[in-house]
Amino acid sequence: MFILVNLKAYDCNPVAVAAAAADVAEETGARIAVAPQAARISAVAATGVETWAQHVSPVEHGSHTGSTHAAAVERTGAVGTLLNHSENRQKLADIDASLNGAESEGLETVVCANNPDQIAAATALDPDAVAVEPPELIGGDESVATADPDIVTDAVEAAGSVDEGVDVFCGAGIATGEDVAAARDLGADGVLLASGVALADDPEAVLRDLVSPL
Ligand SMILES: O=C(CO)COP(=O)(O)O
Repeated sequence: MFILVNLKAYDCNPVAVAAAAADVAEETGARIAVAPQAARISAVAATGVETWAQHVSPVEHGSHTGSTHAAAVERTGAVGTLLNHSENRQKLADIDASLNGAESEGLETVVCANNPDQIAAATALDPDAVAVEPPELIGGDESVATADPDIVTDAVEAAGSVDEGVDVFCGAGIATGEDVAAARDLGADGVLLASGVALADDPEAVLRDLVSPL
């Protein structure tokens, strides 16, 4: 199971979370990555943790002020990127262009989607993984794996019907090892989570609990 921690724009210390994640990953052998805001990628990568971007723009090099080019995030230390997060939705053509840009820089890719139909469409674009995150459960107290287990199994089936080689993650409300185990039991290859770690008083303790069933 891949544990991908999206720090969004939370007012947390990304370097402290990253250092804790690096320690827990090294001690346990679990795969944990941290996705800070673009401006903090290099500081997070310096901790040694696997570092991801939250987004890359669907642009070529050129006159695109305010963009985040895939090459820039790769050169500052990211090895992968989220795309089409529920809080940063893209048009289909833009997801495709962002994916192409990310892949040409050697970044691993996870395309997020709201529901199994969108998961099937995202899978057809051939990312490394897709992630189902029901928007109404994001930031809540109950994990998608217990609040809406069918959406996870349906997403696994939808992706598999398009391409068995694309991994399926789930996210929303995941905060404990029990939630990670439940997601795994529903067929997920990884989890995407945010508030459970970013807003925790002790992110390291949460990370240790998250990987405890693995
Ligand atoms: O959006 C998410 C991860 O990308 C999920 O957020 P929460 O873990 O805060 O529900």
